[in-house]
Amino acid sequence: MSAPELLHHVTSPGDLKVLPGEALPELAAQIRRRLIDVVTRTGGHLGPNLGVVELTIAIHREFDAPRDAIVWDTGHQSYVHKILTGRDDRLEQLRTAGGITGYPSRAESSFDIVENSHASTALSYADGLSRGFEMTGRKRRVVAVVGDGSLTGGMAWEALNNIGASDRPVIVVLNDNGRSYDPTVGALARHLAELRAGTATSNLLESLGFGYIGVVDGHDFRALDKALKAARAHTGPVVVHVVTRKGCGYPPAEQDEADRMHTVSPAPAPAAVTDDTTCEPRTEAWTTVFGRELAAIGEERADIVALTAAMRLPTGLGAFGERFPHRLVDVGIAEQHAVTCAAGLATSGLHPVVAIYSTFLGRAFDQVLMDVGLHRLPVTFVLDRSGVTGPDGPSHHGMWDVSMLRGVPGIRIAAPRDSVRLRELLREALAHESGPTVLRYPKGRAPAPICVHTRIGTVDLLTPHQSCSQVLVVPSGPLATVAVEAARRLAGMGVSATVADPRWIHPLAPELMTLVADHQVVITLEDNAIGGGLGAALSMAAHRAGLATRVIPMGLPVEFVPVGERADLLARYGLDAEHVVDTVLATRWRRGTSRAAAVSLAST
Ligand SMILES: Cc1ncc(C[n+]2csc(CCOP(=O)(O)OP(=O)(O)O)c2C)c(N)n1
Ligand SMILES: CC(=O)[C@@H](O)[C@H](O)COP(=O)(O)O
Ligand SMILES: [Mg+2]
Repeated sequence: MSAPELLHHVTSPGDLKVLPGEALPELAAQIRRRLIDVVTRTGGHLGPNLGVVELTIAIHREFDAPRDAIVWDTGHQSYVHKILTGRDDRLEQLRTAGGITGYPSRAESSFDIVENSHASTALSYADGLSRGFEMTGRKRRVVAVVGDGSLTGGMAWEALNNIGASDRPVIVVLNDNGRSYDPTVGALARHLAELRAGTATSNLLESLGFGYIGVVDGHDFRALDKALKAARAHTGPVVVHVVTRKGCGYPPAEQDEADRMHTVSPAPAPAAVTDDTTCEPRTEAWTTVFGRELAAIGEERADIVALTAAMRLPTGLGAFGERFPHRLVDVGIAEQHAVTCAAGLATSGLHPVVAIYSTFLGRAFDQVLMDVGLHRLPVTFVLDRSGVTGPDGPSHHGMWDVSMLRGVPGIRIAAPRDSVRLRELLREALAHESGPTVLRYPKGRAPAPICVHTRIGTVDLLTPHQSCSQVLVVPSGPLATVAVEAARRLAGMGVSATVADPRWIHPLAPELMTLVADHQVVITLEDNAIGGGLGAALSMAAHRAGLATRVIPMGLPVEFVPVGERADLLARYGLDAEHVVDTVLATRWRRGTSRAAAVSLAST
């Protein structure tokens, strides 16, 4: 078989097993070329996948998936696994609506098990799977591939503690490239470095009851083959400590000091040639605005401390960390610890800022509720990637934070509509010292600023409040842009609508409730699951106040939202001006006004 065809003829692990060992380096080279060619166009986790080409080939040659369960921790490094299990022909549709996802997907393949892209879960799955196989008398192995970064998560150690006490055949492949995004932090990172250097005086993993095979060169097929055969023959749980290079084989990734091209953005679409010179000015990313403002506040206030869970740069803490290295705490992928550490910092008299992706805060809800909320501590949570994110799919949309956090007594939640409000609300949050505060904003660029027409208490009216207006639109955060556009369209139809941006979406301001009482219909817009969010809160408040106002919440469904472009998904769930206008007209129509009459009324 000529070398160029090799990759096309490997569509299953069975095809892989019959290849002669001397063909493997060429196969690896072809897979690497494929990854670089495609992922630099589609966007995705290029660095992590380039680091596991040989390792993934070796695992699928030694073990018998799907009979043996192979679990990928976080799953962002599973593109090679997908190529080797028959999905290379769909790689161009990586991380797109209707394409293949950037993580394992049970719907795509029986070789895939864990769809959740939250780190540090693989070993708990491995413990459960191996217990289940043992309890049901099935002789199936479990292979869990876990990164050194994911091993800094607490769940991983809870699982190691359980697996290590058993004699079950769990093979833990520790993919040690020394990094999360940044170099991995903490005593564990130091211990792994000593193991890699051969200077360790003890072995933490062996003392946990595991066999230990290492250190193995993760790019050497012979070494991998020998180590994995030994692991397969081992009785009881065993760790294979493999050393790999994130970004291996692609110099721009290998030389990327920031994060070894952990995630690359999609190549920009060719700019459409238009004569339109009035295109919108490019605004800044939410993350950039936050990072710059926090660094400025850090100059003014020595009590501000920032915390990250291994995502210093992705959450915008680069500038703050450069200016105040001793006031930036990176705890590793350990969100629960980050929150309660922040509680400790607040108890010591400081004001911590926990910068974290919305979806990852879910892991630390108990810590927010009981370690911060119960003690009414001044901790500010800045939730990036709130709402629909897009290419990362269901386990990355930040669509539960409002519903989850509204249950914390004493918490205050803000949703800036643009960069001006982000800076303003960050300062307001940091000035609040009698309990936790939250800011949430989505992935990507902030919209063009929308000026306030009138401020009533903490509420911004974005349109003139006309006494005759029957409709009030209450958007959360950047959906204010949608609300203002809908109001503009409704005005053109003779329907007057007021847009009120609460800025602080929890608790509801009394001034907002007064506005609700003044209107017949209230539409709330939120980039959050509709259950337990802004709309639910406002509906309940209107009901409890005995108001006749009709409240219509519009938001994301209580479902797992798929992969897709943010704008497409928002429109799919009705969070665009067209759907808001239709909802208003339909509402007038349902109140006994015929649709035709409503339209004719609207057209007057
Ligand atoms: C709970 C959680 N926190 C943060 C992240 C974001 N994240 C994705 S991959 C990654 C680094 C993972 O490092 P490692 O496990 O060493 O894998 P590598 O990328 O080095 O292969 C982080 C922090 C996540 N997916 N889940
Ligand atoms: C796998 C993971 O959790 C992160 O790498 C995530 O994919 C980053 O998301 P952004 O690309 O939105 O920063
Ligand atoms: Mg790593």
